[in-house]
Amino acid sequence: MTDLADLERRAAERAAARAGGQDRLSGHIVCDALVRIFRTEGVEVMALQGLDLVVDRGELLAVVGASGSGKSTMLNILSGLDEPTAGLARVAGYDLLGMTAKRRLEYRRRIVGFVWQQTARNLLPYLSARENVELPMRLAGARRRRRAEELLEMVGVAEKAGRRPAEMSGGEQQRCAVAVALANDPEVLFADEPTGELDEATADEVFGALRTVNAELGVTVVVVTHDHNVAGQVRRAVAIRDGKTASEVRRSARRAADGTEHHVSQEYAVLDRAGRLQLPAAFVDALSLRDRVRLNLEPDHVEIRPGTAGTDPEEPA
Ligand SMILES: Nc1ncnc2c1ncn2[C@@H]1O[C@H](COP(=O)(O)OP(=O)(O)OP(=O)(O)O)[C@@H](O)[C@H]1O
Repeated sequence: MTDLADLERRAAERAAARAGGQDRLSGHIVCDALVRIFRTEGVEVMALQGLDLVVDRGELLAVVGASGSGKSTMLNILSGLDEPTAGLARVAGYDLLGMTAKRRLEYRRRIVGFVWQQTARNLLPYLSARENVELPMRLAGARRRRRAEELLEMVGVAEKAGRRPAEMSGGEQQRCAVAVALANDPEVLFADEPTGELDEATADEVFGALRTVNAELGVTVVVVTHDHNVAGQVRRAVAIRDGKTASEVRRSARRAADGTEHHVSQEYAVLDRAGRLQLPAAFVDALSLRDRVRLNLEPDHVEIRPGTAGTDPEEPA
């Protein structure tokens, strides 16, 4: 039987969770109410407007957003290149706000790896694929040849180990870049539009490589892209709009009665700590929702109706 003290304890726990309890902030990558304001020539641009994101250790997550939505700003902060104006950004226990230069260097060398869209930023043109993978390890003073070959094998370009970037296809270069990014065994891999310059089939191969390293090495992978199709390649894709996480799509495998497995996608809106959520643009357009809407609390859902003048009981006739 539940007694009063038990009920009170549960209510207090729920209140703590609503206020942003610790569980909400536990994750391998945590952004909480992240804000980044750029000031240029007296004009302020709010590139991140209170972005919330939690990524579990070992997850493979896609972050999807149109141009200007704030993807690069978020990635620059998470990779330790830029600092947020306000909010919390924490990766693998490193608080990215106010890090010392020494700790920032350690973070960038040991904790995170990067794959950028432009292959020239990932690979040195005068080194072979193997030498490119060995380079970060050499800088860290680690044993290298064997690991370089293992990594190239894992991403499916072992037979190209002796070739220079110019002697490889765009997809092979990007898979090699994944191996380079993993050379120093980082906990987290960030990829910024890694398939942006590739055709669909080649992009799938690069994505396959990211999935393999995620599954085999357990590295947490965050892929940032404007390509909505990648949502079909991952179990969880988060959409950014106007510098905030707006919605997310989760895919799960279901087994039908005849034993065949199929994937089901479910779209969720992201509810922030203040209880705000962003309606998908298609929903807003479908019902011509504007300015304000009427809300109704039902036992198991919330209704949103157009707040049309005249039908709104609060509205003077
Ligand atoms: N250094 C900067 N100074 C001023 N404004 C900036 C700066 N960097 C980004 N912005 C602005 O912040 C907003 C978000 O930019 P951001 O580059 O993060 O978007 P994005 O989603 O990565 O776009 P894209 O896919 O085109 O790279 C934009 O309005 C952009 O103009």
